Amino acid sequence: MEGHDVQAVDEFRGLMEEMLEKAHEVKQTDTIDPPLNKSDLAESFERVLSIFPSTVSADFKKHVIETAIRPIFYNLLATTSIDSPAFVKLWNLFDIISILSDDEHTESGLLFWLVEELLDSQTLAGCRKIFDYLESRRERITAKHFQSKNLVILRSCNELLRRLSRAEDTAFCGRVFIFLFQSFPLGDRSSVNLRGEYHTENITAFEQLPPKEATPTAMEVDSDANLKPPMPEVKVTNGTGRRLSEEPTTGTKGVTFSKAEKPMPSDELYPIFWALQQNFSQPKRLFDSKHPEYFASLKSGLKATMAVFKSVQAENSGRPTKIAEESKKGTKRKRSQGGEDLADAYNPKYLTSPDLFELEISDLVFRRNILVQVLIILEFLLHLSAKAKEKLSKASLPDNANKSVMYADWTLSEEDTKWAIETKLSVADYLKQGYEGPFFLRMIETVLSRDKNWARWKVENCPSIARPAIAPDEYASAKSAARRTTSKRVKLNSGGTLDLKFLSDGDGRSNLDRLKDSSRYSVPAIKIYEAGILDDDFDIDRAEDTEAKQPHIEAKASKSWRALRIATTSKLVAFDKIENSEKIDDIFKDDPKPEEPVATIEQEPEAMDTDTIHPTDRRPIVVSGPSGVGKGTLLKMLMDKHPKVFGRKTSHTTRAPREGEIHGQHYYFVTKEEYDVMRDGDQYLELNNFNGNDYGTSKKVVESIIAQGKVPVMEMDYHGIQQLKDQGYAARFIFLAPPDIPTLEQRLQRRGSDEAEKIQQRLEIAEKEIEQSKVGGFHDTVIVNDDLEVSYKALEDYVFGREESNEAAAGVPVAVIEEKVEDGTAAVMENNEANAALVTEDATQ
Ligand SMILES: Nc1ncnc2c1ncn2[C@@H]1O[C@H](COP(=O)(O)OP(=O)(O)OP(=O)(O)O)[C@@H](O)[C@H]1O
Repeated sequence: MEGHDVQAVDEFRGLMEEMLEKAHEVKQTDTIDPPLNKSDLAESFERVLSIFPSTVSADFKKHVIETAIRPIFYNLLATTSIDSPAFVKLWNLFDIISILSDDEHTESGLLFWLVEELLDSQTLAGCRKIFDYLESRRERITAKHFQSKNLVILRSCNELLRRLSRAEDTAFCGRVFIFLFQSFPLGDRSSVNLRGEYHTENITAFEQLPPKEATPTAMEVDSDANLKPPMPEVKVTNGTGRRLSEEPTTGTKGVTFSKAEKPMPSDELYPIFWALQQNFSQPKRLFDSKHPEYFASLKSGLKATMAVFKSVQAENSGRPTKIAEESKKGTKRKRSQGGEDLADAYNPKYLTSPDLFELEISDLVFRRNILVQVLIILEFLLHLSAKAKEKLSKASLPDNANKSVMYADWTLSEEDTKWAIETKLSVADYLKQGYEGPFFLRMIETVLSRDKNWARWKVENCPSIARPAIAPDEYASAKSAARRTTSKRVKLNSGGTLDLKFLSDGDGRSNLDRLKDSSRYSVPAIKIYEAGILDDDFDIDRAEDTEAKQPHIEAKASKSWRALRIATTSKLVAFDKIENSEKIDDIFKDDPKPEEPVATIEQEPEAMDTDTIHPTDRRPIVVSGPSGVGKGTLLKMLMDKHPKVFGRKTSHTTRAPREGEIHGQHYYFVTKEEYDVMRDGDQYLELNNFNGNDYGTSKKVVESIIAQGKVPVMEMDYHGIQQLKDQGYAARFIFLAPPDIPTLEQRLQRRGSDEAEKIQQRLEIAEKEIEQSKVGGFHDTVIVNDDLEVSYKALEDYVFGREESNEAAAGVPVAVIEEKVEDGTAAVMENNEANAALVTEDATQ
């Protein structure tokens, strides 16, 4: 048997090598996509069975296959870097294993065991690539035999999460979580803390401050110190168990206070404030009847904290400063004694140095973080109030209800319930203030209310949330009921036929004409929402009760949302000024440019300096066209003539700079890692990969051009445009077409930047792009770049919105424009005409 064992392993290994060779021929790229399919290697997969006689057991077969595959995997890992194109062989190997496992020829977990080892062997940059693979194949690799794979998936993802810094690799962490959420069923219990255990090991250590000597001068300087309220007695320990001062210290250092409140100096608040964290991480101790001082310290600590927070808010109600809440450490792996994995959870750590304390509490983001913790603990306490308990006891809970999260022994007293409600209201009120406060509060409230549902689900012992499939007769009856409802609405003529009169109703225009009405597809002017919002405000004020107000509030919210969306393309600067979602007036104000008054083309051109002319349509200009058609040349002319009006975007790339290329001018040259971090952070408007190099248009780059009051101008290919269109990005799309392919070839030859072979490749792509440009509606306009001056004029006229007025003024019919094309001069054409012209040209080639 052993002899046969070895022989089968060798035979299978030979087959695998062959399959990998074939896979290389089938998939000619070195990228993760496209995946290999079973049909690509159908013949080889059939041979798998012939290696094993029918007498061998399934386990033996799986064992042999795994033994054959592992050395191939290790060999690839040892000899190929993940960054090298040859690494595609490993992706192919994974694809093959996944097919084998679906067909039950191998252990179903094998692929993920190998993925786990691969993740362990790579740096984070490599792990990102592996994740690219996992994301691209997620559906396929998790579709079958999920039960035998889920643990290893969970383990490898958790292991990876442990290696990632939540602060620096936030987006990558997000990708890992999303992968888990998408792979595991919604009701999966694997990550549920069913026993309701608290993470008591997460201790926030802080320093014991030496009591400060109060000098007479200091007392004079800080008159507020005399006003401070008597300190509650606080007995708290830091992480090391050291006892902190019970006496309030006097100090001259303090955050700036408003006169209305009497907040504590920061030195005094420091120990009280950080001691609150113990209550947050160990809420059980709040119900310790032997230590009532714990609850008292929570109350007094929150009171003192809120007083200081309020005074800081009054001083500093601007935008949040920087996020200072998260340290980069704290991912160390610990195991609790019982071997539970609870301690493996990531513990975000606050920086608790006294030197940072004032800075921290003057940071809105920090204050909000703390208050979210406060809200969580208050919600927890309130769910133990007598009223909440009564409600729960009336609810129909299953017999196997999870008692450990019901905390039957604890009930919040009436007095404490009242305190918790009041404090919650005061915290909510506080959160509502400041930068985007109402939005922030709403978000937190939404999360907390979801959390209540989650807690309830745990109380019910996590019942399955999968709903049974709808039975065929139920479906059929619902369908027929739906039909009945629909038919009720349709007006029938006396003869029983459908009344089609509505098709001829209207203003006499043909229906096709009405569909072409520009209002159906063009973005409305932002100003039209201003009056509507004013009307809604008026109606909201006039409405007598909340019910009457509601429709107007909704109407206003809808208009505000639309107006804000339009404003994102042209008035981004005004967003900074909006403090309150109810008041978005700033986006309706005209762009203030006192030093450089904006003129529009409607004014007499001669009377103006050309640089002060701004197009009325401020949407970004996206120019595409075959390589060598003259995009660069024409855009340079446009930029040279109107440097203050247009801003040309610079792309990011992982390509190495060529001679003479300047960082920031020709491209932003970034490393693959930097590029990936931006990509994970959704910072690209569009991205692409050519010849193994990544390219992307940074959203920030485009936004900063808009923020300077300029119209962004971007060169992009078909894929980039498609991505913009998929996002509904508002831009003007111009296609530059060559007069014909031979002319394009001449230009490429004359430019002299490419070898003959490259030029041929470019021409092949050009033909496809020209073909693509004929898709109606894809480009807003097509300019045939024949005579450079004429083309430039056509481009300028289009971007400044002059072409319609000029044509209208000259009364130039479409036919004449087409004639111009035949003349060999340039023309601007709306889509359909352009297509017609290009088709004619193609036909003559
Ligand atoms: N209308 C024109 N008539 C004659 N030559 C032109 C015209 N427009 C551009 N050219 C020339 O064609 C060549 C290619 O132009 P350019 O480099 O601007 O093309 P491009 O579309 O930007 O190409 P790529 O996408 O490869 O960067 C240049 O040498 C340029 O001087």
